Amino acid sequence: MIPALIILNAGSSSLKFQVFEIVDDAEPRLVWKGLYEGLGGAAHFIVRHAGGADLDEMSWASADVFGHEEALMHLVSWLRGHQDGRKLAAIGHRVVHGGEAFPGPELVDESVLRSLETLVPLAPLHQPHNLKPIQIMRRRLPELPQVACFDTAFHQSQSDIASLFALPQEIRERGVRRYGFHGLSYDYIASVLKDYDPHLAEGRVIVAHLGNGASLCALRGGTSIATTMGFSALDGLPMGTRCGAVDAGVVFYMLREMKLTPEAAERMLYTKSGLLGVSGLSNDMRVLRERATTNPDAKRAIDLFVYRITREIGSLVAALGGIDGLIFTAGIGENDVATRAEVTNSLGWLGLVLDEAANRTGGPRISSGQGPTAWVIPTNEELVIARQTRSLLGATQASLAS
Ligand SMILES: Nc1ncnc2c1ncn2[C@@H]1O[C@H](COP(=O)(O)OP(=O)(O)O)[C@@H](O)[C@H]1O
Ligand SMILES: CC(=O)OP(=O)(O)O
Ligand SMILES: [Mg+2]
Repeated sequence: MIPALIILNAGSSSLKFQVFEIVDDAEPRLVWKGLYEGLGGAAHFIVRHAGGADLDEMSWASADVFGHEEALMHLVSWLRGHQDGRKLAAIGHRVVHGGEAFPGPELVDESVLRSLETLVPLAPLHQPHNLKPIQIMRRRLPELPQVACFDTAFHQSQSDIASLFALPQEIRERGVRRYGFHGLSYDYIASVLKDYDPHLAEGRVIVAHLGNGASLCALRGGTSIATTMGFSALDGLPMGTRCGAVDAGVVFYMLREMKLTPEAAERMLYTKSGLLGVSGLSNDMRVLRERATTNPDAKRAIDLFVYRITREIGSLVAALGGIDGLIFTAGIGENDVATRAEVTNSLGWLGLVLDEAANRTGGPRISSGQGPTAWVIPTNEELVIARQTRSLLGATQASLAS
């Protein structure tokens, strides 16, 4: 039997999954990828072959009460029906926050789970949803190993100074510091830089993970030395619905003068701000680009997004002492030609020169000239989770299959 891993990336109403085969020491091999969406309402399941061809699809009426638990049980039984000589060996989960206790992937037991639950307030948009499938599977299939892989872990390499807030000791001692996120994505990008340009793997690189959540990471020799996200996934760049960095005084103003409850203020900063808040229209860059010529607020939201990215890149260039490469990745970075052009063109002072034709066709290299290079590299967080899960459980087929 070939050991197989399910990799889960759970959101509030969706469950993205990929299934990998583990054969000897080779890179985990993607077999299927799929998605449950509309969980808790009218749910929909779709699964595709690794090559992209549709394999299966199913829908449920809202009266069916099909939530995360039903989706997980459906997935396990769907896999049993499509075994083809494979045996489910473990589940690897994306868990956004690992805090100070988890500097690397962790086999989940009851005490690990309890510790991860204490981090829910630090990532309220992600952590509870990431943990839910772990809790369900521990109840339903307690023998199945489950591994938590963290967005924060990749940034453990940062110096004490880079992760410090200028706050008194009593608050720092509670673990209030910069952690950084999107580490699974940055780990993947760092692992493939050498395939694009060996010089990048050794050099000073800034990765722009621009998706619904967005951050930047400064890599030196493939290691994280600074990033724009901090204690929570709210810091740094404006995002789809999150504000990014705001003066902490704004929060006191919201609480004291606007009389918002902490919960209402949190909801406003996490779910009503960013591209959505500034445009008053959408969190989706596709919609904003379509409307930008006729709707000034859509244009303003995009202009602010690009402005903040270029300013923060300046800050990371200072942290790195220069730049050899700029990488665009995630939903906006991989697909939005205009954002890549606007950011790269505003960095001409660094010697970056946009190759417009290459940018239109997705590169991978989208710069010309002798200076720093710019690239589009699709990210693959699930592959990193599969790699980490496999290496934690033991690289051999025998130990995974046991
Ligand atoms: N073709 C596209 N053109 C421009 N923006 C896109 C395109 N496709 C996706 N996006 C942007 O990417 C976002 C989703 O990015 P993604 O990395 O998938 O986010 P997440 O993993 O956080 O859900 C969308 O909200 C949208 O703003
Ligand atoms: C950490 C984070 O912001 O994740 P996402 O981009 O998936 O929302
Ligand atoms: Mg994402």
